Amino acid sequence: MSKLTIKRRVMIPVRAGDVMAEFISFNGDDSGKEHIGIYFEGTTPKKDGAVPLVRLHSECLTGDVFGSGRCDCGEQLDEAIDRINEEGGYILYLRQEGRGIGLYAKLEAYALQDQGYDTYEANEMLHLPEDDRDFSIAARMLDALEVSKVRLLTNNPDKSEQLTANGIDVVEIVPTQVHVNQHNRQYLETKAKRKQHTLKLD
Ligand SMILES: Nc1nc2c(ncn2[C@@H]2O[C@H](COP(=O)(O)OP(=O)(O)OP(=O)(O)O)[C@@H](O)[C@H]2O)c(=O)[nH]1
Ligand SMILES: [Zn+2]
Repeated sequence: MSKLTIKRRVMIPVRAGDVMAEFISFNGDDSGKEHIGIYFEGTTPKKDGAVPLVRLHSECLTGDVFGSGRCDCGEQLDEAIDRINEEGGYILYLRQEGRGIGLYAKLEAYALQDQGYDTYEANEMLHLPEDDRDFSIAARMLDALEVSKVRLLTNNPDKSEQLTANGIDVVEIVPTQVHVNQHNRQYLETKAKRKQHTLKLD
């Protein structure tokens, strides 16, 4: 697989201008997906050789943009911006909507969940993989950014396993908070039960 290179870095003030973020595009990914790196310098002093805090965040239009209560994505993205802006590091915003099946298929899966199927069964009912994400692209993005060691902000063991398998040194797994509500409780319980996400729900 070809190496990615950085195409463009551009500063964008986000959160109504309170946070400066550098959005980074890449050359060399022939999937046609426009994955984005977002760099935060950090507002607190860093020790020499500090390993950046990194989040791989899979796209969720319903959660990230509209604050859907059916999942925890929007709150996790907000948490990631807060923490990474403070400590310094990267969000890799991966265009793998619906765990890779796409937005329309995710809506079909939601309709099936409304009939009682869980989040993974619903994908299977649609003859789609439970989770179709490939995090090797994130390893290639990190290579292009010359980041070989990360502290990974996640509760999903698959992300660290795939990064490690693709040559990235995950020196620490930093759990995200648990953002539970009445609509997403079952979704979170299912992730913990079936995919070993490190979520402690009361
Ligand atoms: N197919 C499907 N996708 C969903 C559903 N709910 C959320 N998603 C998608 O799941 C993905 C969640 O990705 P991430 O935020 O990276 O999180 P994660 O794999 O749960 O791992 P963490 O790092 O612990 O947050 C997004 O792409 C969402 O669109 C669902 O019910 N069905
Ligand atoms: Zn979501």
